[in-house]
Order: sequence, then C-alpha cells, then structure tokens
Amino acid sequence: MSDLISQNLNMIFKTPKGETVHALKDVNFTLKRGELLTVLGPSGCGKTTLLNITAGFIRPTSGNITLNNNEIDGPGVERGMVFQQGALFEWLTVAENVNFGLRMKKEDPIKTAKKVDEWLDIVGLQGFGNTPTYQLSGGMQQRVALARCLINDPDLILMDEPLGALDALTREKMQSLVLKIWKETGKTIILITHSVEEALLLGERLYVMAPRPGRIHKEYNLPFASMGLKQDLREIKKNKDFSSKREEILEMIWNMEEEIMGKDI
Ligand SMILES: Nc1ncnc2c1ncn2[C@@H]1O[C@H](COP(=O)(O)OP(=O)(O)OP(=O)(O)O)[C@@H](O)[C@H]1O
Repeated sequence: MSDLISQNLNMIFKTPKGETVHALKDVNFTLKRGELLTVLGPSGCGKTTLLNITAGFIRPTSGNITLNNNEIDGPGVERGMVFQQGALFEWLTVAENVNFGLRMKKEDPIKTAKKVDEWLDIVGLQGFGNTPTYQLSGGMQQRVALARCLINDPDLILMDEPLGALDALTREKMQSLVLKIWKETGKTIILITHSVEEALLLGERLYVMAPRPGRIHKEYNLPFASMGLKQDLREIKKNKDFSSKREEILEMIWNMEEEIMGKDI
C-alpha cells in the first residue's frame, strides 16, 4: 500500500511567552498513491505545520502519519520538497543543482548526466545545464527546483507555495507544468497555496483548513485538474462550476479571517 495516512494528528506549540497554540487538531486523512491534494486556508491555519510533519522536519504532539505503512519520524528520500524560493544552491550550475541528490548517493555519473538531461527536458530547461543558477529568472529557478526534487524519484512530493513568488503569467505556465508532471510521473503530490484559483485548478482533492485550532474545515473532490491536462487553464477558469466554487471558498476564507480579526475588515 502506498497511501499517506494521517491519524488523529495534533500539534501543540508553546510560544516563548508560555502560551499554547493548537496548530493542528485531530487531522485525519488518507491520500492514495497518485492523488494531487491542494491545501488552502487563512494564515495560521496549520498548512505549513502539516507539511513539516509530513516531511519529517517536526514530530506531532500526538497522532501519527504513515507513508507506505511506515511511520514518518524524520526526513526521508521517499519524500521530496519544493519550497517557494531560496532553496537552490545559487553558486552551482543548473545541472549541479539537479544532480545534487544523486551525487550524494554516489550514483554512476554517466547515468546521472542522462537523467539530468531528461529532467531538464521535461521541465523545459533544455540547454541550461551549465548556466549558473543565479542567472535564472524566478520561474526558471522553480523549474530547477522541480527537476531537483523529481530526479530522486520520491513517492511523495510536498510543495509549500511553490509558485507564490512568480508573476501571474509565469505562474500560469508553471501550473500547467505541475499538472504535466503529475500526469507523466503519477506521483502523489501535496501542494500548499494561498491562491484559491490555484488550489481549484491543481487539486483533484482540495482541503480548506480553518485556524484556532488548525483543522480540515471542508474537502472538495474536483474535476478541474483532470480537465487542465487537456485544456487551457484560462478556459477552465471561465467554467461556471469553477467560478461558483471560487466564490464559495473565497467567502469561506473571508468569514474565517473576519472571525480571527474579531471585527469587520
Ligand atoms: N515553532 C512554533 N512555535 C510556536 N508557534 C508556532 C510555531 N510554528 C507555527 N506556530 C503557530 O502555529 C500556527 C500554525 O502555523 P503555520 O505556519 O502552520 O500556519 P500556515 O497556515 O502555514 O500559515 P501561513 O499561511 O501564514 O504560512 C500559527 O498560529 C503559528 O503562529
């Protein structure tokens, strides 16, 4: 079984002032192999905490999370991360960034070079292998980050706002790339975003989380990611069902934020 299973996950932080923050309360879900889950919610609802526990960076206060029946108790090669930005080695070339994991594992250099070429091709960076990473645009850097993660063939890919720092047009292109990679690799993906449109477009499943305590508030099963494999994403945004879900979720998050603020905004 290659499912990711979260059972009664709770995370309680203590702040330096001695206050407790219930960042996650009784989070239960099963993600099947090959599913693409997007997670959305107002600031502080526990999205990054959930991802950090799944990555094995932090341990939950109670409950557990398993991947392929193995409890996650630390970082592991079967889980790959893609962050918003800044996680590349800027002084290395594109190829040196992408092959980093395989070099650490002392894989055969010829096979590794072939794999690097294949992945640069998939992410649209053919011919950029020798380019220093600092010379790349933000969108190109995120393509490198995707290739660097995928070349290690993880079972689960965790993405924390991977497209959040990009301009609108580049972001749209990268959304199509994420869908293409999902289709071509069949990987299980969890993607956190602050964008309602992005969560709807990319998630075949979508969790809207609520804060205080952080929890799964509502789950959607959506057709748009599958549609996006065949159709222009802009066309999908014109879909009536898409618009009504967008409005519904925007209002849901707006209401949560009003509640947090304790007043009209
Ligand atoms: N190490 C920590 N110590 C104390 N409190 C923490 C810690 N990490 C997170 N928190 C708190 O836990 C709650 C959830 O934080 P988290 O970063 O997971 O939310 P988020 O939904 O990812 O927010 P954002 O969208 O702003 O990134 C917040 O109230 C946050 O302040």
